[in-house]
Amino acid sequence: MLFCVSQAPDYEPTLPVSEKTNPLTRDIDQASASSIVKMLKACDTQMFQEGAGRTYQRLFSDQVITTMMEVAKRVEVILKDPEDSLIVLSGCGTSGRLAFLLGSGFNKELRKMNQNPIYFYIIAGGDRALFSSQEAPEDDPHLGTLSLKKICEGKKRVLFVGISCGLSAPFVAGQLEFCLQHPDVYTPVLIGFNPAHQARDEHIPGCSFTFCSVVQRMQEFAKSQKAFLINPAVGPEAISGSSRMKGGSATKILLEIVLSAAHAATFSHTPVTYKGILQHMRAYEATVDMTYAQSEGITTLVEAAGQSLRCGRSVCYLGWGSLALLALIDASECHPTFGAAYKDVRGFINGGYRDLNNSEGALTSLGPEFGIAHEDFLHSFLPSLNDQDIVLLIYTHSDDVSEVVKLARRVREKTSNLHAVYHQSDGDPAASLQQEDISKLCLSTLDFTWSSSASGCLLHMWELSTKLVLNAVSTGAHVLKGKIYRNHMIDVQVTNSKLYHRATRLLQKLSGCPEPQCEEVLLKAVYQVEELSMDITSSDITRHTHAARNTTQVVPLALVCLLTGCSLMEAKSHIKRQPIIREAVAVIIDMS
Ligand SMILES: O=P(O)(O)OC[C@@]1(O)O[C@H](CO)[C@@H](O)[C@@H]1O
Repeated sequence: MLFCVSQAPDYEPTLPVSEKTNPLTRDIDQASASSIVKMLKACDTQMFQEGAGRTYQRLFSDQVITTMMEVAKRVEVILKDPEDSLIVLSGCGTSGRLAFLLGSGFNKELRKMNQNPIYFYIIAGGDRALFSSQEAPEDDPHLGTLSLKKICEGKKRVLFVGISCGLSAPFVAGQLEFCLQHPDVYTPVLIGFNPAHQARDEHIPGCSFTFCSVVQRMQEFAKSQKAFLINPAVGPEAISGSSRMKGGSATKILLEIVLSAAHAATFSHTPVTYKGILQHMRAYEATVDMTYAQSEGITTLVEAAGQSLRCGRSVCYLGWGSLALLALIDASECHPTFGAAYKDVRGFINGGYRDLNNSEGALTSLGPEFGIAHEDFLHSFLPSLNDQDIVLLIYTHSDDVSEVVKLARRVREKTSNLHAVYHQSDGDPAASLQQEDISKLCLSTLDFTWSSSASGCLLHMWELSTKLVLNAVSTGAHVLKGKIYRNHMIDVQVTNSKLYHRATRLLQKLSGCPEPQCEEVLLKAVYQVEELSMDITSSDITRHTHAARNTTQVVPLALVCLLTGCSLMEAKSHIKRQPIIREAVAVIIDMS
C-alpha cells in the first residue's frame, strides 16, 4: 500500500502511525491476562501524550484544539439556524458505527429540547454494517458519494464529517472529494489519526484522486476555513492496524467534545472556548485512568472470556441503552480482526431495534446474527447456555435495574459464569439494594462510581469506559485463544484492499519472502488452488477481496506454505492438527 511519506518517522518508515506495530505490545501473544490489560492500559494512555517537540500533532496540540473550536462554532451556527441544513457523520466499519452512536445520541439531546434532529449518519454497506462486518463497501468511493448526495438532496448547508482513522477509506475519500467540488453547500471535516502526509496514496480504481490528494486539497481549503482537518496521532494500536481500539475511542472523544461544546453554546449560552475544550479533553483522560484503576476486575473478565473462547464457547454481552450499542459494536469487529465466527462474541440490547432508530429499521429478517434484542437472546441463546459461556451484564444506574435483576436470574439458572459491568454516579443510593442482588448472582462485578461533579457528560464517560473494558475483553480473550501472533492479526480477513495489503505485508514480515511471492501464495489461499490461473492473475484486487469472503484462515495458510514450501493441502492439514493459529505458525517459524 502506498502512502505519501515526506518526513521519515522513527521506525517502520513506510507505514503510517495507524498501521505501525506498537513496541509496547510486541509480546502480547505470550502474555498473561493481567499483563495484557497492563499493555492495553499503556497503549490507551498514549492517546493523551502531549506533543511538544514531536513531529506529529497530538490530542492536546494547539492546532487540534483550535480546529475543534472552529468546527464546534460551525455546528453552533447550524444548530441556531437549522433550516435546510444537515450535519452528516460518515465512516466505514467502526468509524461508521460510531457515526451512528454519536448521531443518535446528539439527536436524542435535541429531541429532549423539542428540537428537530439534525444529525445523519452514513455507514459503508448500510445498516447491516452496524452489527456485522461488511468490509468491501469501504473500497467504493462512488457508493460513498451516492449515499451522501441522497440524504443531502435539497439541503442548502451541510457540515460533512468524514471519519477514517487511517486516512485511508476510498468510501470517505469519495465523499470528501464531492464536498470539495460543491463548497457552496458542503463544508467537509476530516477526522483521522495519521499526519496528513501519511494519508493513503494508492490509486482508487475509476478515480482521478487518492485519499492523499483529497487531504492535500482539504489542506488548501482549510486555509480559508472551507474545510477542516482534525488528525492527531494517538500512537500505534495495541494490535497492529486495529483502529477500532484507540482510533474508535479518539473518534468518540473528539466528536463528543466538539458537538457538546456546540450544544452548550447554543442551548446554555456557554461560548465555545479553548479552555473549555481542553478541560473536556482532560475529563476523558481521567476517564481512561478511572477505568484502568480497575485493572484487576478487567483482568478477571479477560481471563474468563479467554477461557470460554478457548473451549469453543461464547462471550455474550447483555446490555442496556447506549452501552449495549457499544457492546454490539465490539462484537461486530471480532470477525474481521480475529477471524471469529459471529457466535463467538455476541451482543444484545434491551428493546432491540425498537429503541435504536436506525434508518433501515429492524434487520432481524437478514439472519440470526441480526437478532440483537434481549428476547432474541432468551429464545436463541439462553437454552444452550452452559458454564463455559461467559455472560456480561452491562448497564448503568439510570437503566431499569429491576429488569437487570430479572434477566440475571434467568441467566443464572443456566450458567454461573455471569459477570457485571455497572456505572453509577456517587450519591445515588436508589438502586443499591437491587445492585446487591445482582452482585450476589455474579461471579464478578466491575462497579464504576463516577463523581457527578466531574466535567463532561457522565453518559459519554460511561460509554468510553465501557468501550475500553469491552475492547480489552474481546481483544484479550482472542489473544489468549491464540488468534494474535506477536501483535499482529494473524487471521485477518482480506475482504477489502486495506486488509489485503495488510495481509501481504504481514506475510512478507513473517516469512522474509519477497512481496510478489507473498501475494502469489496469498492468492492461492484466497482461491483455494495450488496453481494460479491466468484468469486469477489478471484480475484486480476487488475480485480477490470478493473471493476472500468465502474462505477462512487465508493468511495462516499462506504463511505455512511460504515458510515450509508445502502445498495448500498440506498447510491445511497442519493447521487442522494445530488449530491454535498462533501455535501452528510459531512452531514453523521456530523451525525455519
Ligand atoms: O477508514 P478507517 O476508519 O481507517 O477504517 C475502517 C476499518 O477498515 O478499520 C476498522 C478496523 O481496522 C474497521 O472498523 C473498519 O472496517
